[in-house]
Amino acid sequence: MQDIRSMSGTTFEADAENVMREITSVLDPSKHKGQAGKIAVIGGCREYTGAPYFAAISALKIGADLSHVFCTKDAAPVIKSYSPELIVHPILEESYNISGLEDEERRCISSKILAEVDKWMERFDCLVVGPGLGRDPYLLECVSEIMKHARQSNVPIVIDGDGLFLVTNSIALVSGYPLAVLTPNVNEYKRLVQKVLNCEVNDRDAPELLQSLAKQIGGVTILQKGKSDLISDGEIAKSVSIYGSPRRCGGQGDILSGSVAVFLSWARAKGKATTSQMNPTVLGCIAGSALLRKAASLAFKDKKRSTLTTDIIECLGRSLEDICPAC
Ligand SMILES: NC(=O)C1=CN([C@@H]2O[C@H](COP(=O)(O)OP(=O)(O)OC[C@H]3O[C@@H](n4cnc5c(N)ncnc54)[C@H](OP(=O)(O)O)[C@@H]3O)[C@@H](O)[C@H]2O)[C@@H](O)CC1
Ligand SMILES: Nc1ncnc2c1ncn2[C@@H]1O[C@H](COP(=O)(O)OP(=O)(O)OP(=O)(O)O)[C@@H](O)[C@H]1O
Ligand SMILES: [Mg+2]
Repeated sequence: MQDIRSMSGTTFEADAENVMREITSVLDPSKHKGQAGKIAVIGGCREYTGAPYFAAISALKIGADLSHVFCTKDAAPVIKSYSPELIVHPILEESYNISGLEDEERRCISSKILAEVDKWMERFDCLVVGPGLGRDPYLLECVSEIMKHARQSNVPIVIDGDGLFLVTNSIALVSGYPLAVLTPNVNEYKRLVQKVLNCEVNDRDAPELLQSLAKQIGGVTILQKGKSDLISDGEIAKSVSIYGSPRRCGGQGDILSGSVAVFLSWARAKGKATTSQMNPTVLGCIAGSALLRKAASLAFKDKKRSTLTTDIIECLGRSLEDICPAC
């Protein structure tokens, strides 16, 4: 792959540490609970309980005040048992649980689910949609409605994992929404490019392709995960290549989605106070990517081959502290 730092001025390595310093929320005794961030993860089903937990707990470990999880009824007790810190709402339903019900009853259940999320919606600084969500059609239909409501309320949405499966098949959900951030891995990116640009991924022109994709979806921000993370909102493209870890254990993308949610909330709260004047969604992606990579590197130094996602989560605080000391 061409070295993107040598490209014609359109893409270059982000000054990630400065971005983190610029946007990280200051610890100030005059602030009240919630001002450092209220994040909600929409995910967690019968198969996957780890992914929403990783995203939600990472948000807290970085410095958010409150982290909610909206998941299916069977996933909730499991996720609650991982941590008393998370606020877990057992509200989502999968088809197997409502089989045999009439269409009218199904519609009634969807409306109740939506009303439950709506009670909280305006309080959230960011939603993370998709970690461990699964692909049940009934559940995804409800989540589409939740996303439409988030959009009406101008709540930023980070979309990962199965949320990307949903969005790839219903691109209108995010199209033209500047507060949407997509965080695809290699596979998820390939599917998006095929669907939206009707072509195959070509490593040689990676930043240009990413920029076209973000533009084509109406200025959403995309963080393309890989050996280097590439970030574009359709206007600019940045890379984060800080060395992370050679371990590719599952769940690191989930940490990233929670981290991006927190940093983008902080970047939005700073508003025009950031000197870089960059889109807050791009700043959030740069900081989230850099922090995950630093934490992965720190965890690997200690745990080597046995490094797991939970070890990386334990290193998030120290990694941020090295760059932005708390006091
Ligand atoms: N503990 C938990 O609860 C976790 C739950 N998770 C949740 O799982 C759900 C599905 O997410 P996903 O990432 O497994 O689905 P998808 O992208 O279709 O990949 C499937 C297959 O694609 C391949 N593949 C992957 N990367 C590749 C690469 N770089 N280059 C080449 N191939 C690559 C690889 O195929 P294989 O090598 O096995 O043939 C892989 O098995 C989603 O909800 C997510 O949040 C995860 O977050 C993990 C922790
Ligand atoms: N080859 C690589 N070298 C270094 N870092 C990588 C590599 N691939 C991915 N990463 C980093 O790991 C993080 C997670 O990316 P990954 O592609 O594993 O996401 P994912 O497949 O969605 O993970 P998850 O298992 O949580 O679903 C990203 O920040 C990415 O930069
Ligand atoms: Mg993933």
